Amino acid sequence: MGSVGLLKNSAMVCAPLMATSVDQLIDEMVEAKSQGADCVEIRLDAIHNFQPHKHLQLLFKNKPLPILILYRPIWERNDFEADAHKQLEALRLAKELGADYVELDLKIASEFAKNEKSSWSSGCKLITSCFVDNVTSKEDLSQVVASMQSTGADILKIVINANDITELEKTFHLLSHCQVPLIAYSVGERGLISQLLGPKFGSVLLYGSLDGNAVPGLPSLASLRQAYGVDLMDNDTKVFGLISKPVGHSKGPILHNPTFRHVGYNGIYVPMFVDDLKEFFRVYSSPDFAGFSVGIPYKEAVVSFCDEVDPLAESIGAVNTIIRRPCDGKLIGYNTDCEASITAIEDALKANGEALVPCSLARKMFVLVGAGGAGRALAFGAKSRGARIVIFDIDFDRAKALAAAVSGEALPFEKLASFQPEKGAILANATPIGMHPNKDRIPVPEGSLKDYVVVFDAVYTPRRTTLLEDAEAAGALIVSGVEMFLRQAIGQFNLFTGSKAPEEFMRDIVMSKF
Ligand SMILES: O=C1C[C@@](O)(C(=O)O)C[C@@H](O)[C@@H]1O
Repeated sequence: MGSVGLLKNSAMVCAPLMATSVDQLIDEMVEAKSQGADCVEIRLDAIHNFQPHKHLQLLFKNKPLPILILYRPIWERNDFEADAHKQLEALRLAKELGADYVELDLKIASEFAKNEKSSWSSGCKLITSCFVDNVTSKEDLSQVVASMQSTGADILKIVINANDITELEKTFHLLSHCQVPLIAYSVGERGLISQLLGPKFGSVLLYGSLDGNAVPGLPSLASLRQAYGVDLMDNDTKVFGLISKPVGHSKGPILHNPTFRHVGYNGIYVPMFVDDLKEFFRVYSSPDFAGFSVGIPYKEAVVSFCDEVDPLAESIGAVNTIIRRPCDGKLIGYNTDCEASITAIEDALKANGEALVPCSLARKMFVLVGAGGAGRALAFGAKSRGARIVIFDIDFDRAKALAAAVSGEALPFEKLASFQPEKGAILANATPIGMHPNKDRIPVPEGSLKDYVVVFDAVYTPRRTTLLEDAEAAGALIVSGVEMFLRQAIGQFNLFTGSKAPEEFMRDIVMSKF
């Protein structure tokens, strides 16, 4: 295992402030510091009735953290009346009065640099920035870097528009090869990992939002520090990611990252919003990307991208864990959902006093709603314990295919409303119905819940779904998807790191933070 020390990279975490008055900005600076920011970014053009001397002096006098000052250029804002001259004046003043960093757009930076940079004696650093809308090649980016460098900037900053996670690889390549201090990232949900992994590839700064200032694709300061532990990342950090769409609901990062740190494993676990699996695996093929969890809707589709598939996952036809075998780089697929879900149900029954001899699920009717990746894992698990499986799915062919594989019975989805299970039946939801943010929905008619002795929900956000609440009210023993989530993650951790997961530590996180 790689050893983890303190502060393995020198990247600063910067909080972009959103307030529009100087008083509020001062409050936000204090808050940013308490939430773990190393510096703050202040946009002068966002301050109402901006009075350069007065406001800058006030800000710098009260700063608890280094300040990065920028003034968005006129061509990006319709409601902005100042001209380029005004911007330059404000930034010049900011530099003189005590800004730690001044950011200038490439379009005006050359002019500024020509007149200013040679006589630049203050400790203020110049950041030249550029927004790149359409990156066609790595060479394109190198050219942008060259023209930014010619402005004499101390730090370069490139924000790249990315429509797909695979486009971020060019950013990582640029960061790894750039000889000058560079900040590079993409915005939006699909750009998130460029922020999170920036320090691994050498970015000198990454952004984190203050609590309450959430912006899509911008991690919060708290998550950067507490979940991701970005200070500890270095070039050797192994990247693990959850391939899913959507992906924002996952609690994987707040479970896996602290666990990596707990055992001293040099790894980071990030959400990966993937649109195109084929392109994803083609682009992220380096050993840096050491393993993946697989979520909705890709558990079945990823099977064909694995070079080898573990026999259990193969028979289920769904993979939720992939590791890149270090010796040959091959992708090996596993399924940790199956045992996780079935043991969660069995243990709940056991704790409830049911005899486990020969097996609590044996010969019981197991009603499964949803025949996708998670449903397949549940069905195979239930079959391995001798249950009799009845399957519903809106896609009847999919239900029939799974029923055939587990010697069960598929029924048309319309029959679910009037379906009468036999006494002692177990209900399992393996659809995303009820998952945050659509929390009020349940996959079966509420009236039918009284017929089940056990109700399991694979959805784990929220912890107590409406289905579970209703089932409990109807008298059933309920089993939360959180239990399955924890167990499948323990299985994944073992595969990712090659060593035994600290199960109690993981359980404590799940109990206290979910
Ligand atoms: O089903 C799940 C949940 C998950 O997709 C997540 O949301 O973190 C992660 C997967 O590994 C697991 O099989």
